[in-house]
Amino acid sequence: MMPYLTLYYGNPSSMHTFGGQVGKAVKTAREQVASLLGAEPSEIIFTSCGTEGDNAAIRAALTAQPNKRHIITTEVEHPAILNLCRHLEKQGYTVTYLGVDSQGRLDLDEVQASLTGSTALVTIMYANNETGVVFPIEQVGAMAKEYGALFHVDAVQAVGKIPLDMSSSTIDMLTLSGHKLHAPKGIGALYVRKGTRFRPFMVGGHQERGRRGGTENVPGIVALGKACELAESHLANISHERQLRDYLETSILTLIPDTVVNGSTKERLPNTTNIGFKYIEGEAILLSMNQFGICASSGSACTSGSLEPSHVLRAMGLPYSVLHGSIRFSLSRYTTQDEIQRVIEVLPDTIARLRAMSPFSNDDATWLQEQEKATLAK
Ligand SMILES: Cc1ncc(COP(=O)(O)O)c(C=O)c1O
Ligand code: FES
Repeated sequence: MMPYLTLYYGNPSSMHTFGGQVGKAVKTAREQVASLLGAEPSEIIFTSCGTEGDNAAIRAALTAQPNKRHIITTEVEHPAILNLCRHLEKQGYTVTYLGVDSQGRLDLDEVQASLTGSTALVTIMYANNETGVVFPIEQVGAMAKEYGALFHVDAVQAVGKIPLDMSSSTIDMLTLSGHKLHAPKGIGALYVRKGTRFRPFMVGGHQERGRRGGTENVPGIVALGKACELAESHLANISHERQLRDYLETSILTLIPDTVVNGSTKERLPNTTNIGFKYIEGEAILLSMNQFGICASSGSACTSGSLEPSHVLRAMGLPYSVLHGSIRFSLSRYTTQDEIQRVIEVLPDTIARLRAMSPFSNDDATWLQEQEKATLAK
């Protein structure tokens, strides 16, 4: 992307060669994104982030079908979807929020039972950003099709980690975000299947064939294209992340008592693990690990800092002690064995130290039980 921040600052919409060469770079990037998704370049719209893609897809689906006022989603979506759905409820839409089981999995019978002739849209995530649990996307899509509903998938966490092929999929629209696959923050893309009725969310100029107004973020787009190309070539070696993740997970479970993996370990992204350390606060673990230069997260970046337990783990009905003491490790193709080894070295002592300070060491504590009841009642 560097030359497009310095030398080639032309506008891809300009008639002159200086802008035209930039237009060519945008075209190449569109091809690279399409290739990773098994889509056609004309089906890719560049956006400013995943949140914009989600908003654009949902709004477009509703505008295209004004007589249908029902939306189906899940309780464990990213705030980009959940908060928009809550907002739409205030505007008269009916939203079904599908629950998940204790492993974070969807119940397909519940999906089927929620669909009606007035369902405009089913919008569910490909993989959960906190647990990595992967939903049975194609089965849900097939059900949505039976009822004539549009199917949008927030695949921000899945793109580049699981192979995707839109040419043989039931997905009508799919969101991705650059910073989850090593492109910069502030760039994303929305896949819109050819023939899907689409009204722009960003109304303005003719850019993106009239589907998203606004002068393009050319360096971001070029970077996203390259990141998709690299991600596509890395997919064959994704076992790198899986092996390191499994090693990290097994080591933690073996070396540290009272630990659990949150979410199904079968249907899961290869790079994510969410682990509950009972009887301590996740934030305390994060701050302690930060002192060793280890970066992990509790909840999602958008809600962490609020000290509210994760809405995802809550939807899974996990006990209070796990809800509060859960953290998530996300690995990438750049993660090394040495880095994982370092985590395994420092974590047991860190957890032991925090537990020594904690007033609880088992689930029998009266206060803990009261908290658990209060949480369940919410
Ligand atoms: C599943 C999911 N959807 C949407 C987003 C939002 O993407 P962005 O931050 O690019 O708006 C994220 C970001 O973390 C995410 O994990
Ligand atoms: S949840 Fe990932 S940045 Fe908000």
